[in-house]
Amino acid sequence: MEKPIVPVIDFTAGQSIPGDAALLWKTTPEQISLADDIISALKNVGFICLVNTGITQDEMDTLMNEVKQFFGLGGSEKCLYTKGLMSNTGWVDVGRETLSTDRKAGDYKETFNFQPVMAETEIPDSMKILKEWWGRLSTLSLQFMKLMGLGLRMKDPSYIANSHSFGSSQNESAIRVNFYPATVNKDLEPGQVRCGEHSDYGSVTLLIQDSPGLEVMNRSTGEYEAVTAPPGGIIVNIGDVMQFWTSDTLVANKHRVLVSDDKHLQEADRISIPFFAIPDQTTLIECLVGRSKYPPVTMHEWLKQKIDSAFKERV
Ligand SMILES: O=C(O)CCC(=O)C(=O)O
Ligand SMILES: [Fe+2]
Repeated sequence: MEKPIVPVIDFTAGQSIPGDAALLWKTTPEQISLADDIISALKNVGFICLVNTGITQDEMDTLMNEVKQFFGLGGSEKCLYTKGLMSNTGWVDVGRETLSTDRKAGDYKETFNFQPVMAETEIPDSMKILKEWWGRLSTLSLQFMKLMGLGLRMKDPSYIANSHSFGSSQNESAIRVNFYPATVNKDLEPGQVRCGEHSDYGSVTLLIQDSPGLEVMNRSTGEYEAVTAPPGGIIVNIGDVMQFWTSDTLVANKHRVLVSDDKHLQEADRISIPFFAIPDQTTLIECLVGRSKYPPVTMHEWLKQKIDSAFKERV
């Protein structure tokens, strides 16, 4: 196994980051130093791994075991939860989404996208656990975003966090469950991979995964390298919006999941659960740090562009 290139960061001090109003005057030296470590690690790889977030490996295992059950249901049952034409929630079957713009074949994965605005009837039983996880993951992402604001020395270090009204109908943040079926003895199309090369669309992504497979592009070599997390670790990466906001001070690195060469991994299903923090639809994304490099775009326009491209035959 290649040496992981993703720095591991102890998040203990981040768990007690003060509320907005007190963010500048009540922040401890440990929190400032954590904020600086986060920014310098993100500048290098764009991916980091947090440990001591308050979320344990046991809790993540319970979550993954629970949500996995949905994908074992028959197609006719899963169909009841199919993603609607105009919505970003629900079930998407193998091959429907193509995250890489350079690949013809759709990703060899099923997904279920959860948002707290979903009606009870739209959430299968084994996905109901996501309602509890919404609070935990959105809180962690807000703590992380406040630290980024501090580490970037923003005039208003709460600005990034405050651009996310989690749970409102104006906000498309989501928990996604990716289910990658075992690939052994399956008829994959030429060039088909589990998850094609892409950067995430929003501000910050928190990622829980049950096994190796994720690879991130090393920007200095252009090569993809394996990303692994120690037990209890949550991988965090930044998305396009952070890159636009910071005019490339932070870059949204491309990542992917290929079909493994390892027989054991080919025989196993794989689960990953990203929490995508996405600013409110009306937010105008324009340069906040450094000199403007990208034309301003609303979150709504950016997201639509990316989703239209990933779902060429829209579901
Ligand atoms: O499965 C993984 O490890 C990564 C998934 C991913 O990058 C995504 O869903 O955006
Ligand atoms: Fe991703």
